[in-house]
Amino acid sequence: MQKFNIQSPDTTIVPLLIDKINNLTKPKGSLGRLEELAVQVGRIQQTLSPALHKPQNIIFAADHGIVKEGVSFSAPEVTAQAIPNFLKGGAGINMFCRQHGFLLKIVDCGVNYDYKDLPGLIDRKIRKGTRNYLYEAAMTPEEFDQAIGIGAEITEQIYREGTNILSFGEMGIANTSTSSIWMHYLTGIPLAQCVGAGSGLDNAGIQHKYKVLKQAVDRYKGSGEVTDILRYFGGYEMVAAIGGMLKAAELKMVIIIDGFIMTNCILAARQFYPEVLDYCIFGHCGDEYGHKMVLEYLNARPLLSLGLRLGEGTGAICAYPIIDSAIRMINEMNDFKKAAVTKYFD
Ligand SMILES: O=C(O)c1ccc[n+]([C@@H]2O[C@H](COP(=O)([O-])O)[C@@H](O)[C@H]2O)c1
Ligand SMILES: Cc1cc2nc[nH]c2cc1C
Repeated sequence: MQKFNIQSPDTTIVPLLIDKINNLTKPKGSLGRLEELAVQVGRIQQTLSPALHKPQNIIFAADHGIVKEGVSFSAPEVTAQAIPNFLKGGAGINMFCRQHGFLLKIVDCGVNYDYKDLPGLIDRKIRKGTRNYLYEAAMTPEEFDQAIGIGAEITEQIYREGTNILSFGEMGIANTSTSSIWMHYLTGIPLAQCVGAGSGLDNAGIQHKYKVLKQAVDRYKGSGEVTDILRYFGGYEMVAAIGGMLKAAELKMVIIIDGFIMTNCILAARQFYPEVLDYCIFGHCGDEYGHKMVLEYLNARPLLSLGLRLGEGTGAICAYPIIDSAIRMINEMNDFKKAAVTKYFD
């Protein structure tokens, strides 16, 4: 895997940011989490006047060989069918992107379909879906490195376009299965507590999914190293997201984390570079069974809890206006002196 140069942002500026916020015309601390967000973004950008430029969401899409074992409520072809819908602007993520002024990039990392030439689609197909990890490793070590590189490359491109805040989303039928297995290995939480309904399984379906995943885990004979687990059970779109998150932190961009799948990708990314978490804002806690637990494991405090479980980046973008408010606060509010208001609480 390629190396990333990720530094924890310098903390010298933090007391200056807090001082600036404490001098705005409001009781100390009265804008709560918004104040913490302004400090975090100011620290990342090393300025007392942070700004958000050209927000973008990247969707990495790929298929999963394990889908043949009946682990998803959804038909496997949905991954391929969702791509033209994204490109035509009719999906959930398109509506949120329009609402909040996000640009959207769609990257095919391994969809099981030949699109020939689909305008707007970024074609980085590694293979038409991963292998079935009930029987063999989902991807080779070379494919793992390739997926990391794709995520890093697209993120760097977005940075060059002038973006300094981005979210990652995904589309991949059966990718909650990979997420549950990664979560189990990386947190030590029993597999049964990591498995949930995904895109809509009932209780019997969840039981079947658990049995398949337990069998896959029991059969695994790899080294147990993080990289080996990620590639054995991995999805191309999820490994690409890890590469994207690491590159975004290297470039000191603000990362908004989406749902269950992306939370497990950041869980994996921080195994390589723990400092990546300093750049992350957790957008929401969704309805997928293990999401709350993995967030708690990371000590993450998501901004929203709306019962979402769509993925694509939707939960991250819903949180964007809150981050925007935090940035407006630190830049647009008067301080006591300028407003001629008595600073009564010192
Ligand atoms: O992001 C989430 O929290 C989330 C939770 C459940 C399902 N999804 C989406 O549903 C798909 C995976 O569900 P499944 O049942 O096929 O594993 C995938 O395309 C995800 O974008 C996403
Ligand atoms: C329709 C549909 C859209 C999605 N978007 C992300 N995951 C999805 C799963 C389904 C089934």
